[in-house]
Amino acid sequence: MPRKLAAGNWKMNGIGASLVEVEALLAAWPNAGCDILLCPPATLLSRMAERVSGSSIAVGGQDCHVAASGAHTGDISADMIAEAGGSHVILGHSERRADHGEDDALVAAKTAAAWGAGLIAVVCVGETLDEREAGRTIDVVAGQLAGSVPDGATAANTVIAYEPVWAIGTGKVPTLDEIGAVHDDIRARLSDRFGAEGDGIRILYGGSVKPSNAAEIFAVSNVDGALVGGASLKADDFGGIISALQNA
Ligand SMILES: O=C(CO)COP(=O)(O)O
Repeated sequence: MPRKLAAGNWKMNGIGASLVEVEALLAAWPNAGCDILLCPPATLLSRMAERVSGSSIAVGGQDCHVAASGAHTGDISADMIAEAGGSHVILGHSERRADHGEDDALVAAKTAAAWGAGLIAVVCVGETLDEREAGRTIDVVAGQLAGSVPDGATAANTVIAYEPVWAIGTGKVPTLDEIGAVHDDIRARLSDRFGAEGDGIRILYGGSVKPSNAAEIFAVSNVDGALVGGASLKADDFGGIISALQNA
């Protein structure tokens, strides 16, 4: 059974003053019974990494370029995230896929770049509302999984996040059966492709996770934690989710 992971994606939120939330998390969870990851905007990465240094809270980026360096205005590389103190990077988030036209092949290349820099890739997959209503959820997610995760994924270098696009920031959440069906399918495909390593790759659920719904979501089979957006910005809310996870 892999150790559970509570991951926070701050998206384009947070300034220096927001680090007070990290202080509060450190104070509340010096020894949480699950892994904790915070992915702030790049501007906060090194400052946050300094704050959590020596604690059990890990820090990660929200995206990386495929190249290690070069003429790519506005981008940052996996090596830069690692040098700033990050250990993880979120890749293929639906907001990157939608806003920046990222496709599976690019996400796979970024995943390989992340591994090359020694980072753990948190690879996101998830269907749109149209795709769900057309009964295509499993096909879409399976296609993204196959295309976005290169050969060589292990329990140590990869985390999968299932995030239905229509559940992100909307307060809407799939039923527990719907979450379970997708997570079970992802697990089967990971195990098929990567053997024992695939059994251990953590599969997070993301999309409107809150303290009030976290416990029931964490009880679903093959849910190994959460990738949390809005509710990760406040230590109290994120703490409620951490608490539910370590009791799961
Ligand atoms: O996109 C998400 C995390 O990556 C989920 O966002 P919310 O938790 O705000 O719905």
